[in-house]
Amino acid sequence: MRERLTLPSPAKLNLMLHILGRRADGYHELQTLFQFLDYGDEMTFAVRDDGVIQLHTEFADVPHDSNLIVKAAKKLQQQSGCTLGIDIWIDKILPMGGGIGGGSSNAATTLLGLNHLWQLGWDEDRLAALGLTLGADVPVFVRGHAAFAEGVGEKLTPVEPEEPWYVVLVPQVSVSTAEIFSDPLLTRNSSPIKVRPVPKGNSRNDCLPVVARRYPDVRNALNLLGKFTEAKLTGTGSCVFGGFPNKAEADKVSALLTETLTGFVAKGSNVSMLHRKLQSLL
Ligand SMILES: C[C@@](CO)(OP(=O)(O)O)[C@H](O)COP(=O)(O)OP(=O)(O)OC[C@H]1O[C@@H](n2ccc(N)nc2=O)[C@H](O)[C@@H]1O
Ligand SMILES: Nc1ncnc2c1ncn2[C@@H]1O[C@H](COP(=O)(O)OP(=O)(O)O)[C@@H](O)[C@H]1O
Repeated sequence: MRERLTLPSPAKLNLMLHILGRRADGYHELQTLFQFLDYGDEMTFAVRDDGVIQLHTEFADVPHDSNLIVKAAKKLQQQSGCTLGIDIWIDKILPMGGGIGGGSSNAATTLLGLNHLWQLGWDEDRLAALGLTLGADVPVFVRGHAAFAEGVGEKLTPVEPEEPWYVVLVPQVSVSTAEIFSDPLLTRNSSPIKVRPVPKGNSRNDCLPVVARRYPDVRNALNLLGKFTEAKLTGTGSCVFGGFPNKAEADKVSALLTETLTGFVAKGSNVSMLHRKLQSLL
């Protein structure tokens, strides 16, 4: 039987997110801090000889060919000229449209997994450049290290923030990133942070006022978690998170809040669990 490979596809948090302005193409210039969670989907890959790319797990709202997993596999196959195909299964636990980057992470895990199985020998720069054509958040998942991101998220500088335990609340609404970025009330004039590492006190997310105004469930989650710690929004939401010094404290708060809200506890990590697994294969 052909080789099978099972790889993690972790979530990310935006520990801060400042919007500096809007470019001529409508995209926004950002400064944001990405950190991974030791929590995510699990993907299994098996090589096929006939060149077919088949995702076997069905997604309720995403047609097969629109799935970022399939798009990533097809682009890599086309651009590398590889004649092999792939069967893919995913155990999907990350909420979609939650600002924790599940789709982008799945795309990155696909690129790195296929690069390995198809023995393409592409380096990280090339995979990250292909990833950027799939979504602004794909490159950080390809590189696998916590990063300060600029531009539309593609200029990455590795950073080493603290790695607390997080309570992540998952309001049952999907937030459209495009909708938040086109809201006239969004502020787009934050001053660029020029000092490195980013000084403390810059943990604001400029999307929060607009998201909280539009989505009462997100507002509610921020208020509830805010009783225990600084409650923040990741990306354009909907997920809300707060850090705790250890697992026991995070578990205690989570137990109280998940009586009424969906959520989970996970450790922050500056090296993605995908990269830790790939490293162990070498
Ligand atoms: C802003 C972030 C922070 O992590 O939000 P989340 O999606 O994670 O919540 C991301 O960079 C999002 O990345 P991603 O979700 O890949 O966005 P894309 O598919 O590239 O863009 C979706 C839409 O959002 C808008 N968009 C996105 C990124 C950006 N820097 N400026 C924008 O204006 C554009 O209208 C674009 O059509
Ligand atoms: N493999 C995938 N996993 C999740 N979402 C996907 C996937 N492929 C395509 N999508 C689409 O991308 C959208 C954003 O997904 P996701 O990355 O999970 O959210 P966010 O960018 O808010 O973190 C989804 O609502 C879905 O329509």
